[in-house]
Amino acid sequence: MHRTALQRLCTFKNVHRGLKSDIRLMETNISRLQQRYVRPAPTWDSNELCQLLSDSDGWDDDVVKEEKKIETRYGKTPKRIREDEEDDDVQIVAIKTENKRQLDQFLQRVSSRSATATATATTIDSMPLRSKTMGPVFSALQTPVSRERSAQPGVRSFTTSAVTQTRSTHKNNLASYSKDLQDLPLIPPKLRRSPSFEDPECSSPPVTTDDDADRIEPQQKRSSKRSKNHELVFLTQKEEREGSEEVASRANSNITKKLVQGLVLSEEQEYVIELAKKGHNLFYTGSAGTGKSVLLRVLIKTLRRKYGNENVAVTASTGLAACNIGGITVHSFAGIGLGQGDKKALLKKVKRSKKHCARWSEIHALVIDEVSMIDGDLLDNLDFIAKSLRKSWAPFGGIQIILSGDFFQLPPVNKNNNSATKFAFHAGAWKEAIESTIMLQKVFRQQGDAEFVRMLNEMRMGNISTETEADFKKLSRSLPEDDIIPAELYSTRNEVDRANMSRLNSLPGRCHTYNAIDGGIMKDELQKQKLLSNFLAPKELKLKIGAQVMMIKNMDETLVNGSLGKIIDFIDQTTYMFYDTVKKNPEIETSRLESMIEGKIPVNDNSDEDDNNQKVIRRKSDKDSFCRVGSQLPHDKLDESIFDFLMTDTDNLTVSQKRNIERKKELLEAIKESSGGRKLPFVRFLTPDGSSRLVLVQPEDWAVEDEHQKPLVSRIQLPLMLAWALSIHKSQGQTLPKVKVDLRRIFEKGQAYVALSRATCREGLQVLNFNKSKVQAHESVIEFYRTLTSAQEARKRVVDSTVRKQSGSHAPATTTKMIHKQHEVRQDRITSMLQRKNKKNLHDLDPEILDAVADEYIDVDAGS
Ligand SMILES: Nc1ncnc2c1ncn2[C@@H]1O[C@H](COP(=O)(O)OP(=O)(O)OP(=O)(O)O)[C@@H](O)[C@H]1O
Repeated sequence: MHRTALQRLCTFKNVHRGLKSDIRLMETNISRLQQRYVRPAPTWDSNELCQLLSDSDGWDDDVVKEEKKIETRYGKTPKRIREDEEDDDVQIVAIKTENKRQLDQFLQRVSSRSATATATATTIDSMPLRSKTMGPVFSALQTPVSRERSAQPGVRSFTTSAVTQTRSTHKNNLASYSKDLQDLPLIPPKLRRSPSFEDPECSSPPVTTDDDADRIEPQQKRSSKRSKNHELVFLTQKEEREGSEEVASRANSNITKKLVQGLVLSEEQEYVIELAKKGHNLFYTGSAGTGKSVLLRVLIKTLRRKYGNENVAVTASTGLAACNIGGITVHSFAGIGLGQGDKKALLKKVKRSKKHCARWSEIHALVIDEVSMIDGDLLDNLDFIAKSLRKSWAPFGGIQIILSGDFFQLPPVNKNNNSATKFAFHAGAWKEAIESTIMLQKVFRQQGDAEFVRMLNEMRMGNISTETEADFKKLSRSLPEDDIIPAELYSTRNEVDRANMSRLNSLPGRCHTYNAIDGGIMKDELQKQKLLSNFLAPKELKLKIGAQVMMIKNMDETLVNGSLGKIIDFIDQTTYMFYDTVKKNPEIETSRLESMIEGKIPVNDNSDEDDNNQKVIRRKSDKDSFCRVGSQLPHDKLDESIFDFLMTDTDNLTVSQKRNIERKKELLEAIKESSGGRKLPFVRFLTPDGSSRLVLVQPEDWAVEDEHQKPLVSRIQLPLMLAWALSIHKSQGQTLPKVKVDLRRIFEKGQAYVALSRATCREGLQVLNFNKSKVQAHESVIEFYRTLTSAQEARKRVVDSTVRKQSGSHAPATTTKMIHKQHEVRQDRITSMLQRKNKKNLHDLDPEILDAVADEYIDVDAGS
């Protein structure tokens, strides 16, 4: 019903002239409907509305009356608005009708009004079907593809039947949608321009990651400033012809290139997006640095536009990998704790949590990154849980599954050392669910060092030549010393701890020691200590100002297991709350703060506010004892950077404003000095979107529970660990421009490859203790990869199967024999082509590479 209302509203908006009702109500309602049905919600500037109303439809006598109405409402006439903004770069959206004369008239009006105006025309056939049904205004907003009028000789046809139709029925519509709208919650209107609206089904909007236009290449920056020019979008309505030449050329045009962090997605990366958009369950892979995670971030955005943010579960096998893509661990999403127990026990566990049951029932897509570390049994268990909770026997209960990772990298942690590793691709659920598998082939991370890519590829397959071994050994030299301190990677926790402690000791300043409080009902002390030693949180944690740390627990969306940060101070909770009060209200009067210090006004802990930082502060009472351990240490001055929020625009401050800031700093110092609570680390964390966030880190608890959820062992400690040196396991997924790797204690297949492939080039890599015999790959992984296809091949397969389906042929898929025959024919063609081109004979090459080469040369041939 609401969708119909929206449709009516939008078409209705084009023909407002007959409507003498409340424009503001219309804005509000459109905004509400848009927010409900389309993400991100496009919002309208009231000026734009006026432009739309006055320019697009009203250039007959009614305009005068209409302008009067607008004047009453907004305090100025559309004419005045136009004058004000003559040179003020406003995007104008005009939606017109089948009447060619009117359209030309409109164009003339616009060009006579501003010399800088650009007239652009967009045809409805460049829009998704859904937008067409929603009406031209919506379509205009949803269609980023536009062409300059001059580039389009003669605007096509103008058959906006919706407009014509609505002219006669708008009164009924008004009554009807007003009624529909009564069901919606009231949202205040947002009169803000949002020109970059993208429709989930629209095939052509440029896709960018969260890291906004600043990081987009200059060319794209220019185009993203479209709204800064006078731009007129005319719409003509025409049936969309799927597969039409124009649609195809648009799909191939540069406009459609997906841009991400200044990167253009490669064709193979785009193909994965294409498949995901079509709803395929897919697995894509590729060697380290082929852009799997970058692609995943774009893919997640695409899926979110399609299904809605909350309907896409973004997960990874480890916390750090999850942090990399702004997600959570798969265990945490699923609600299965440590994932121990059989599938029925796990299902029972999930059922105890309403939150997790709701998640499982509601999501449309589940993304799992670094799938190589997911155990095959776990994947089967997830499948079972999904099917049970969603009461559907479709794979994963009908959830779209997207898996990404490289099985040549780290395998699942083997709980039972004697059993063979069960990879995710061994799982029954994998075979049942995964429809498409794509292998990305272009390496981006080390693209400036082709020789290094070759060396890494040998390493990946566990098959290192003598020359490559010698080349790796040459990398044992020290790295040049400059501002960038190299990250250190080790195989074992002990090595990591030692390296971190040596860094900590070299820092000046006092060391703060935090001893964990351990508990639990387990009687066997030896067993208890063994379990406790598996906790990531250490028994004793030593920290200093300036120490690099990593969060080891998921706190909220932006502070997750794996978030990196730097300690900027140690303060107690009262000081923190005082700081937080000033930060939230920098204008607060100093007299009020003085009263707080004197105890006349309680320090506001903002407990009602929905602030993640405060959530971190409000911890259970059993952690209070941890914080009560009084600190008798002498007082250090607060770090200047804590006051950053007060220092904006200091040049323009008056003397009294500067004095006010100084006073606030003094008061904060005073409260820090006088309060006796335990000092906790105040950390500046990096968030996934690249910004930073200050957090007072509070103690957390960890426990291993028995079947009645009683803690067998438990630990309370700060959820932090030092992070100058990392374990290779934690480094998976990272790109490190300067890295020192010690391979002395390598114990896992794929481990050495992961470590070395973090580097971007050999200049930034130091390798200690390289030992060829320790570089190995799993046989089953090698086998599995033999069956995979490139994006090119996968695309051909999809096309073939579509053709088969369309032709109604029930013939079985091409047999192995036929494939071999095809390869032979192809090989011969390539050989003769290559001979003509004086190239090397490729008879010995892998069929997959042959295919790629064949395509390339056949294209070249066809072109020539
Ligand atoms: N289309 C692209 N164009 C240019 N650079 C890219 C592109 N895709 C990825 N990159 C760059 O390549 C590097 C590696 O990307 P990413 O971390 O996504 O690779 P990965 O396949 O996930 O690696 P790993 O398997 O090691 O985790 C990054 O620095 C990234 O910015």
